[in-house]
This record gives sequence, C-alpha cells and structure tokens, in this order.
Amino acid sequence: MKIDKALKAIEAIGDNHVATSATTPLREDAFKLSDKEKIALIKEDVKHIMETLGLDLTDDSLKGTPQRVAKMFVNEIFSGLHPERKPDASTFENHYKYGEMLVEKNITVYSTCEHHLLPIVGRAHVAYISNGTVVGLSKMNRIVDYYAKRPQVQERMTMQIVQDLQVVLGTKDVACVIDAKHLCVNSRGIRDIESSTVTSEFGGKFKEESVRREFLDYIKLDTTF
Ligand SMILES: Nc1nc2c(ncn2[C@@H]2O[C@H](COP(=O)(O)OP(=O)(O)OP(=O)(O)O)[C@@H](O)[C@H]2O)c(=O)[nH]1
Ligand SMILES: [Zn+2]
Repeated sequence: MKIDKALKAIEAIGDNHVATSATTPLREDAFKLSDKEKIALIKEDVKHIMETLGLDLTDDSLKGTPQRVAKMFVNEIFSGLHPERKPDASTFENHYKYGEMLVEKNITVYSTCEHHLLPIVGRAHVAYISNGTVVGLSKMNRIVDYYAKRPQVQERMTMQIVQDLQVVLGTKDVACVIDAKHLCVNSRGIRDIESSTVTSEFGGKFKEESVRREFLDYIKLDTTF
C-alpha cells in the first residue's frame, strides 16, 4: 500500500477521518503488511512465546496453536484494526417522520483489553434521535462489533461508537452505554469476578437530563422474549 493511502487509512481508523483522543494509536506503517504476511509473522512470535514457556510444539495438540492464534488475531479478534473492514452503514431518509428516540439495546460486545490482551465481554446500548436520516438497525450492532474487534480500553470504544454514528447519521444526538466484564479484573490480578465496568458517552440532546433519563429507562426495560 502506498504511503499516502496508508496515512488515509490511519486517519480513518479513529473516527471518520478526524483524529481525536478516541483514535486508536497506530504505527505509521500499520498497513504496510498484508494479512497473510501478518499471520506468518505472528505465527513465529506465538511459537517463540510458547517455546519460551517450555512447551513442546511437536505435541499433536500444540503444534497448530501458533498458526491458529495468528489467524484469530488478524481475521477475528483484531480485525477491526483495518479500515477496509469498517461496515457500510446504509442509511435511509426518515420518510415516516419518526421523531422519537431509537434504542438498540443489549448489543453483545466481545472485545480485548489492550493492557493484558484478555477478553472484555459485555453489552452495549446505543441510541439516537433522527434529524432526517435513519440507519439500518443491524448496522449499529456492526459498528459496535467493528470497534470491539481491536485492542481496546472501554472508554475509547464507547466514544468511537458514538463518534462514528454521529457522522453516519449527521447528528450529534447519539449516545452509548457499555457494561462489560474485563477478564483482566475478573480472572487474574484482583480476581473480582463480580465487578463490571460501565462507560457512557452522551452527545447533543442526550446531555439533557430528561433525554438521558429516557434512554437509561429503556435500557432497564425488561424485554426478554
Ligand atoms: N481505564 C481502563 N483501565 C483498564 C481497562 N482495561 C483494563 N484496565 C486497567 O489497566 C490497568 C493496568 O494497570 P497495571 O498496574 O499496569 O497492570 P497490572 O499490574 O496487571 O495491574 P492489576 O490488574 O491491578 O494486577 C489495570 O488497572 C486494569 O484494570 C479499560 O478498559 N479502561
Ligand atoms: Zn486488562
């Protein structure tokens, strides 16, 4: 990839070409290697870690692990590092003039803590108030998943989701709440299995107390089907 194309891609990784504090920190040459090249290199790195730990990589059960982990990093759990994987968020005109809040709640979040490379598992709740544009429901789930598929801190992920949807929808009136468990807190270190982390970002009208309250009340609604 040419350097100017790579730089454009780096800008896109944050929030739609605007570098902000919510931008994922990337090296300038982040897009130099193809996925195939990344997998080959990571495979050797994982092999090295396993050998350093004293594991016998000729063992039947272990020998495929370096390749498996490398593929999983590039194609799955860190796939959202590449802007080419950003979902196309199809929008429509709000012909039916729906003027109330729309909430997409209980979106499953599987992400990875960038400090320990351990899983973050939880739920995201996303809301917006249309000012003329409507986005396909599933696109909100897809946008959440795209930003989750990176090494993350929860605060940044929450902001990236809101900033992305603000651009897609052409309005500041977007909010996101994420409640998630960090396995680095639950399964190691302090090993507090009960605790979870709540983060929120409220844009535009969601900064108003009553609008924020309405959103939070919808999240609390028991909608088990
Ligand atoms: N703010 C924030 N912190 C996070 C997130 N994920 C993990 N952390 C924290 O990152 C911190 C890293 O702290 P360090 O002291 O460098 O790491 P550590 O020695 O493994 O810390 P312990 O987890 O306390 O054992 C820990 O307190 C984690 O709980 C996140 O999404 N947001
Ligand atoms: Zn962690």
